[in-house]
Amino acid sequence: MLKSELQVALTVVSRAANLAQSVFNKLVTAETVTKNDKSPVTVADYSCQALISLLLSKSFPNDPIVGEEDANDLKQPTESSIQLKNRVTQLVNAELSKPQSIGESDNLELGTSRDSNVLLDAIDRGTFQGGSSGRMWCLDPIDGTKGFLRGGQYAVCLALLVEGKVQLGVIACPNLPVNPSNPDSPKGVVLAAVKGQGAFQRPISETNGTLTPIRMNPITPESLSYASFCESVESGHSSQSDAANIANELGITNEPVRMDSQAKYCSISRGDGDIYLRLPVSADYEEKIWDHAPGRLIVAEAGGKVTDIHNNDLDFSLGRTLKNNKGVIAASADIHADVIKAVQKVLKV
Ligand SMILES: Nc1ncnc2c1ncn2[C@@H]1O[C@H](COP(=O)(O)O)[C@@H](OP(=O)(O)O)[C@H]1O
Ligand SMILES: [Mg+2]
Repeated sequence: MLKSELQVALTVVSRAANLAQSVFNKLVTAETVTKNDKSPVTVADYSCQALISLLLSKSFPNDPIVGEEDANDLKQPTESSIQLKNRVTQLVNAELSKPQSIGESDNLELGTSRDSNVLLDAIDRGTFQGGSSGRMWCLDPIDGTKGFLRGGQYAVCLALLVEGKVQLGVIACPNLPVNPSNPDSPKGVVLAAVKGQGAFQRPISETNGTLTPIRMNPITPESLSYASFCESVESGHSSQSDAANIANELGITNEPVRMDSQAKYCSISRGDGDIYLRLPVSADYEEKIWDHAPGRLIVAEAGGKVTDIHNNDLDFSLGRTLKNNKGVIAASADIHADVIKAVQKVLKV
């Protein structure tokens, strides 16, 4: 089930991750940053959304996309908007013209920068409003934009939703080591899960490599105090003080592991950590579905449970946001109830 969707999702996400890394290498670390360049993460964001949209439409022309970006900033009659559009067009064209198998390229070029409606349309395909009916893809081209800019964790995230439920999730993390217990191991993994069929990973570089099954750590309520948890680097995205109090309540003494993006879901899925806490900072913030859809499925398929702070399932069927949920609590299924108890005691909910 969903075999071709999985294959396509793995390919497009891996290619977008390579494109994002090359943008990082060219624009963030190199001297080529000029005052006319838009923020490198903006370039990477639009390029990855356009690339994924174009490649998805080749295989699944009728599926809508709920994507983080729209093309409005590229349609302005300003010099900087035109430069940005040209830059994104060049990058996507360069990626599309790379041969994928011997002698074969995608045959999908955008054309020249003067004729770039194809680019704008591809990006704007991500403006679908979501909902509870039919198939749709959910896309965060660069999740963890702050992490991207600081050379830390970021992720290219894609999920397939059917009738408002996540059926397939793929996340590429270019800066996550392939083997976390070996600091010298190469970086760059892609994780994937299909509902009912488990969670897997492989190095981004192994385009046709085997997917290795992953599982969460076998932690129990008795060993919970040895757990480690991860949270956002950005204290504006998740309350770090509440997390410290929850850890205290659970007897956890390990320092929190802070990282950007859905790399947190990926890390706990393969046992690098045990718990992911995302604790509301403001009462009115609605989490975006693209920040959670693939991560939630990968954790669930690796033996975990993901709910909000009220212990409700995340509801992806309500549009572009998780408007019925507050925060996210992800942990191994065996300890999730204990974690929720501590969360609710500390947050008084
Ligand atoms: N006030 C807030 N509370 C929670 N999440 C927020 C937020 N403001 C922005 N975000 C989201 O947090 C995401 C990053 O999450 P994290 O902190 O786990 O790295 C951002 O995704 P992008 O980086 O794709 O914009 C953004 O969607
Ligand atoms: Mg995001």
